[in-house]
Amino acid sequence: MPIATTNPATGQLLKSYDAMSDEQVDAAIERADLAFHQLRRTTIAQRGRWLVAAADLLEAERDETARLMTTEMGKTYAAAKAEVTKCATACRFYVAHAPEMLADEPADAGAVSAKRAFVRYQPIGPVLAVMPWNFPLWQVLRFAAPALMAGNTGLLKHASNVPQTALYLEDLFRRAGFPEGAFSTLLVGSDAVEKILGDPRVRAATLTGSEGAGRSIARIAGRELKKTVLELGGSDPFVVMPSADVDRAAEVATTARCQNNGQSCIAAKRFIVHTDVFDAFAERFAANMAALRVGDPMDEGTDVGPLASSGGRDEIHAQVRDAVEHGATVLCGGELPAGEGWFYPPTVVTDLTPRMRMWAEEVFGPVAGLYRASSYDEAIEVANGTSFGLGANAWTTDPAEQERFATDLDAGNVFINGMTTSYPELPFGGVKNSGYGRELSAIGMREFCNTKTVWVGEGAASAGAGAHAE
Ligand SMILES: O=CCCCC(=O)O
Repeated sequence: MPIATTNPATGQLLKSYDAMSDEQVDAAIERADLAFHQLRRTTIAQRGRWLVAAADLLEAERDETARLMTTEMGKTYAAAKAEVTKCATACRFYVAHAPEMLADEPADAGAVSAKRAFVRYQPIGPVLAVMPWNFPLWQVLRFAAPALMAGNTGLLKHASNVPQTALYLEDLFRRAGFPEGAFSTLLVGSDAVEKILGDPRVRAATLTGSEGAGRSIARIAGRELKKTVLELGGSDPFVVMPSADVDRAAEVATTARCQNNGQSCIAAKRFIVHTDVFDAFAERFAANMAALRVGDPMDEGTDVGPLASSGGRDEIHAQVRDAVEHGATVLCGGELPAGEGWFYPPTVVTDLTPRMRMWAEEVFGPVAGLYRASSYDEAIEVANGTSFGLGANAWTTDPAEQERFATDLDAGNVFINGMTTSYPELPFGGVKNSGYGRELSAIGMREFCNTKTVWVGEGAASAGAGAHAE
């Protein structure tokens, strides 16, 4: 895939780049390694000042950065501006909370026959971040902010269709004051990843992307004995039970499915509705979906912009056609629009069966699958009947049922009477083929730390839990 910016709203190629040479990549890894030895010796307070500067820059440059993202991958300008703001918020969150997240944790010294015992969190070195195009700023920031605060350095291999956003990120951290090499963008194709991850100076990898990409990174990292965090696809269920507020559920369902033009791993994709409220929900949901305005993503009135690539659009249309050919019913959408740009109408498909691709595959666009369930048990069976386990939503006002959903839904994130959303305060990640490890919160920050046990016996006068530079 060429490293290039192509505007999805027009299909026009705007800018392309040559891939970096092996020598350039090697020099970037060397700079990341040198910067790591420098960064780990700076104080948390110093790193916090640099990250605050990055947040300030993000806020000051919000509109032009948002325009860049919209031009590169087609998300609406409004969504892109919100993404920039969320990134700045996450930076500030880690500045405020890193001191407590990275503080030494005293343990029960007596229980382990020590004078003192504690846990110290230390950075592990340069981390390779392989990132996707759908939230081109946020997916990177949510790795970079905690990683840099902990004293790690970052090497970004971004998706090939967002090179300008990738270069902006490198520039952002440099201008914020982080040492040269603390965060570098590698303009390379995915064929370069194996060599980079095999380099002994690169200590770990984080990937947000497809299941296939996750398997590939995990294979290489396994061979190299390197830590990975993998955030892969999802086919999130959105269950609606009889006690739910059906109007509100149908409204949030529409947002949950069509956020980011339907291209989010945590978008709700399978809507599993109890028979008692199925018809009412289906009618409102299809009406809401059909009413969304599809068009120029720069226009403030647009709800749904184009898909990021023509291939992505072909794929979801093929999934819809396959369902129809096998007997599914389309309640709205489902037709390829004429004209330039990779637009696709919000679509609702029902009467799905396991023979259809949509039953088992992730649908990465504004296409909803609608399923009927006659009981709680059947709803859980359909909800969990997927190889994915990223997010899951359930709508019910019955407290006992809420408890059951929280336990029974097989997912990394369960949202009751809401849609799955990532917050810096909460861990984020999946189970099953949606990956492993967590991003965000203290748990995400510590994924790339050495959780070091320190045991101090009698005779050591000064060591002990207290302040440390990292
Ligand atoms: O594709 C993954 C989407 C994650 C979006 C988020 O963190 O809000």
